[in-house]
Amino acid sequence: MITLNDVSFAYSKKKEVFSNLNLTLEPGSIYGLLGKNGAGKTTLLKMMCGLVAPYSGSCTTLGEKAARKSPSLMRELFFLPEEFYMPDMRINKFVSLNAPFYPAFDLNQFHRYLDEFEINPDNRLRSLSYGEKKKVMIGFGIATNTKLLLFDEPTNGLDIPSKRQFRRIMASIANEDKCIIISTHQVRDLETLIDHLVILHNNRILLNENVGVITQKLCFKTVQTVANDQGIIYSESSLKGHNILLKNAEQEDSQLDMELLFNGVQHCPEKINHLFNLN
Ligand SMILES: Nc1ncnc2c1ncn2[C@@H]1O[C@H](COP(=O)(O)OP(=O)(O)OP(=O)(O)O)[C@@H](O)[C@H]1O
Repeated sequence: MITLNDVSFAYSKKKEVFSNLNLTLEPGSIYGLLGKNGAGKTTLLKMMCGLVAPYSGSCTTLGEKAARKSPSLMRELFFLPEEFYMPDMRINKFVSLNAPFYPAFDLNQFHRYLDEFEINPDNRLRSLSYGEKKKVMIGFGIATNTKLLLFDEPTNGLDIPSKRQFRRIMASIANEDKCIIISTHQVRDLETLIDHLVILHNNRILLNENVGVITQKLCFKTVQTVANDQGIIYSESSLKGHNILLKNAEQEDSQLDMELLFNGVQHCPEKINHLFNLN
């Protein structure tokens, strides 16, 4: 669905954001895109929808060169940036102006989401709080029923019940034909939703793996004392003892701890990279 082939990109000559980056994303998954501040998550999402173009290599989205921004591509993707402009009009008016760009937009579905988020469609957009605006845009984006959904930090600004509603709605729309990519720092909000992780680190993809494969190769545990060996890749102390990330040599079942994995990647990127055989 999305292929980045040997992509290099920089906003200025001084600093490259991506160097020879390769990545393929398939339909049927909810991808979690992680990386430190400035790692390039937003830039990658923008590239996938053609808002920035690689200076070398190629980015193909739904079979088309993304940077061409062809109408046939634009009607099949929806990008929700972290910050967005809201015109001064009622929600209903906004929808009647923007929905026609998306052939599969479903107005009833949108109204169901608004109802769930307790937002009145007669409200003026400018009168809404940041979190309420975000909920309108999330509901609108999902109701476009595009093949590709790109959400940049969608749970930022959402209250606790809304985060749960967001997870539930996302899980309900995921299907074999759709590709959902969510960039986030709020790993706890989305841990149960994401089924494939992409971690950006130092201008490249450090991990690109299905959650099932990650928990096959890595074990996530909390222990009272850390023994010296045991294939421990990374450990950090917590209130309950030590959270450890280790090679899953015994093929134990454990639950993915995205925060621990992310911290492990920051501290020992090469070990993780080696384990997952990426270049
Ligand atoms: N419009 C721009 N002009 C110049 N440099 C930019 C621009 N946008 C981003 N950058 C730089 O590109 C790099 C990647 O930025 P990007 O916003 O993609 O990172 P990010 O991973 O989304 O960060 P965050 O987690 O803070 O949102 C950063 O070093 C940033 O300073």
